Amino acid sequence: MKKVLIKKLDHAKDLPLPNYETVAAAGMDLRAAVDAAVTIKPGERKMIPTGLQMALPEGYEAQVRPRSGLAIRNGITMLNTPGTIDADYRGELKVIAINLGEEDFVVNHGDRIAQMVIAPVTQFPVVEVDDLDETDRGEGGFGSTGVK
Ligand SMILES: O=c1ccn([C@H]2C[C@H](O)[C@@H](COP(=O)(O)OP(=O)(O)OP(=O)(O)O)O2)c(=O)[nH]1
Ligand SMILES: [Mg+2]
Repeated sequence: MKKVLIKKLDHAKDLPLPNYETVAAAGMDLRAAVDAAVTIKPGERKMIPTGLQMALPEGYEAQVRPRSGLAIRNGITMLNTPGTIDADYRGELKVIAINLGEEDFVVNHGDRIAQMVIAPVTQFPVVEVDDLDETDRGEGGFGSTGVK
């Protein structure tokens, strides 16, 4: 069985490992590992450490996504959502949070700030060509098929 290996850094030793909150959850919640409370002002972005290092099985990525409750209640999302965690990344997993709400948002140690979904990755060889095949869509995009 494939496994996600997670190492806790010193500042996350007191926190539980990420885990699926319900039996069929797609994501596992990520907790903030901060020495002191962090305030994110409206419009501000901050890198929030998780205190975790991780080794994903080869052929997989982790996507760092917002939590809907924080989004609707506080306007908190991830600036780069979905953040991409490469299977070969061994640095500390971090969350780039941005406050799109109207109030200061305080992140405390242990708060579940984001969620991580593990997904398969497909890599393809890239081949340069002079011509591409023709399709019905052609170069139409960005609303070319209308709205209704
Ligand atoms: O929300 C995120 C996004 C990325 N990362 C880490 C893991 C990922 O494998 C690495 C690189 O991310 P990405 O490829 O998105 O950033 P980059 O700006 O392209 O940096 P690099 O040149 O290191 O690839 O940073 C995080 O910890 N959190
Ligand atoms: Mg990159």
